[in-house]
Amino acid sequence: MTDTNNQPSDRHRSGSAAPDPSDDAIGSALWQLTRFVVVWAWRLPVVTLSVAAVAVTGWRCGPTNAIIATVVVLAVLACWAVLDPASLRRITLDRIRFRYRVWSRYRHWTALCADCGLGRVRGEDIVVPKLLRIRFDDACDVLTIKPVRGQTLSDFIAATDALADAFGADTVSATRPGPQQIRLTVQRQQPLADPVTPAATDGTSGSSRAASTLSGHGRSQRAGVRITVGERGDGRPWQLSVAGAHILIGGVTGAGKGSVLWSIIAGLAPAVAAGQVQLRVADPKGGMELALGAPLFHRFTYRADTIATMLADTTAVMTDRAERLRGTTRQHVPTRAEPLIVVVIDELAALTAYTDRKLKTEIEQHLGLLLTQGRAVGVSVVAAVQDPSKDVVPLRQLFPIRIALRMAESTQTTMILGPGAVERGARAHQIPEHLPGMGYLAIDGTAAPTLVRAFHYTDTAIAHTVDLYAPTQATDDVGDGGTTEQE
Ligand SMILES: Nc1ncnc2c1ncn2[C@@H]1O[C@H](COP(=O)(O)OP(=O)(O)OP(=O)(O)O)[C@@H](O)[C@H]1O
Repeated sequence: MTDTNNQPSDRHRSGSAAPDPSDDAIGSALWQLTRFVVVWAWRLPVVTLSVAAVAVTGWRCGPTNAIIATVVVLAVLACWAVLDPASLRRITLDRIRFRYRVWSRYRHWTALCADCGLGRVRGEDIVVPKLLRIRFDDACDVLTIKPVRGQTLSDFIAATDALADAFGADTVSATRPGPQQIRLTVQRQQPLADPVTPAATDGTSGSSRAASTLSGHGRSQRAGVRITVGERGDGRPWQLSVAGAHILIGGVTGAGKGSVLWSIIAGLAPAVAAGQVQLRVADPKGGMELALGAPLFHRFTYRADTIATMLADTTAVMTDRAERLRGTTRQHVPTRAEPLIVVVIDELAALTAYTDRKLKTEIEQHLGLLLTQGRAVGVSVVAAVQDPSKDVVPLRQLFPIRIALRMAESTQTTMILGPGAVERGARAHQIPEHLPGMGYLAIDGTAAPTLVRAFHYTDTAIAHTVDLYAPTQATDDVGDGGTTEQE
């Protein structure tokens, strides 16, 4: 982070006071010029010292020696540029570029804050927050500012839309990193604007990355531990831990829930092939979204009655494991004999909306048990939901990992991510329609939601993953033989 020494004034006159008659225009201009030269001489010591060396030589030893000094200085700079161009650029061009950005983007800071409702009138003056530091990242500017006395984070959150317009930015979000400090993140370019293909993050696909994770030392302990499912807003791979967690994905129709589900399934596929993970998949919307992966799944079902049976069977396995593990270990370790069971449900709300009351109650009971007791014994639930209505909200707290893709309104973003997430910049309801698969990730115990985009899995990529990793025979050695539902 870099200090802004010539920060704009945080105070200016609000009235139409006449200029001071004693102002001397020429004196003022000279003062400004001197100040400018001194400040820049201080900021660019290499240039200052070079010019000073030539000038002093010329003054003391005559013009011929000044020319020789110029040649020597240029030769030294040329050698420096060849031997260590980065350091020379850092203390010359980068500093000029930084100052230019500060000047071009924030020279009207005082007026801009006043216009966006962040000024406070003190007598004849308007006092505005003080710009302390600016950091320029690839896609955003991060401003650390000192609020005016009496201003709170809420004042800045209320002004973020106006600030975004005034800065010509996509979005502005406000947080409070400490006392008397507000941090504004000015998003200038939409990060993750291009779809992320499974091979884009590090040259390997999510699947092959997971495979390499699993193939190394401590293989069984790490089954399904960290899979790569896309990219984060800061350019790093988006990794998820499925073991010991439940994952909830929310998003309106077309938001890309399918791509998150497929990224998770494909990430786990190598562990499925190795027999360390078992996928039990319910697709209550008629099997349209997930049927392509059926050969990878231990169980695949899309009718209400068979979904209820699958959940009941899984609850039985879970209870049996809990009986055996009680007092032995606090966290289940996946093995071939006792794999991590991942229950995948596309459209959670469909399960709680069944009209057959008996079936609905049965499904809700089993789901509740899996969500409350499954994590410690190697049963994880990954569920997608279009509309996080009242039925789903109580379940939210049972999912430690929550992903809000494009939502219909801010209340829905809050329903998925939890209170305070929108204020901390997770505006899932403002994600544009043309960016499916993009969303905000909230993990219990972490401070702020993270911007993410899931891999875009085409039908061809899914078919390829299935070809590569589908087990050749049903994994029916666990007592509840694998099935794919037939109509
Ligand atoms: N991560 C992604 N990157 C790029 N395009 C994507 C991504 N995810 C999905 N898409 C595209 O967006 C469209 C909608 O995606 P998808 O069907 O996954 O949405 P959904 O939320 O599951 O919708 P529904 O609830 O109707 O099933 C598809 O055309 C898909 O190709």
